[in-house]
Amino acid sequence: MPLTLLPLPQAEVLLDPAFLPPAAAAALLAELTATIPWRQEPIRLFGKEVLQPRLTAWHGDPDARYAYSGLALTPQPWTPALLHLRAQVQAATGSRFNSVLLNLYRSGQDSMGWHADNEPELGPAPVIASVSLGAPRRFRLRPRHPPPVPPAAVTLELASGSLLVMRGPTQQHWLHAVPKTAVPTGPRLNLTFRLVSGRGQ
Ligand SMILES: O=C(O)CCC(=O)C(=O)O
Ligand SMILES: [Fe+2]
Repeated sequence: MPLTLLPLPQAEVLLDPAFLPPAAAAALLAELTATIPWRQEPIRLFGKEVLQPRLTAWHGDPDARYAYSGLALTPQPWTPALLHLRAQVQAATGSRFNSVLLNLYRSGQDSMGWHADNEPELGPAPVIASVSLGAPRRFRLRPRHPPPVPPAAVTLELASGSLLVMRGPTQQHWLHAVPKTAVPTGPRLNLTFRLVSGRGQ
């Protein structure tokens, strides 16, 4: 299926709900869940150290260093499975990526709070390509600047094998989140491909 542009103001968000066939998505979920060196990273929240409510990993080119919520992340090397997926994502988007952030939401209690992917290393109008595997979860988008201009918030259901692309002015004007859900939910793995430039590059 092709990527389709969603009708959001001041944003370029595209979705292909069936980028990977279900069997390929299930096989990739099993492989990555078993082979990626998952970590639960501490973050500073209102001056306190807490653990992130999900597992993460960061893979990419050696010079694709990245500061995220106060963490300096040096990437792990690419694996064959990640390189294969990157090639598919680059072909579908026409964009180049040198790293990927992986998030494993172990259950509906794991989540990601409201944020924009607007770190300086990503540049002013980053292209973020996000592949989802496993249990479908709600992905919410809302305008960053109050007063909220309608639509106040948009909810997408990101299915296994879907590809979501955020580019252009999206990170300047919108925030996104993956909220917790009380509905019993299996694991979901999300990969966001990014092009980061190290300091001084
Ligand atoms: O899990 C998702 O769909 C979103 C992940 C995300 O926003 C991020 O890694 O910055
Ligand atoms: Fe994000």
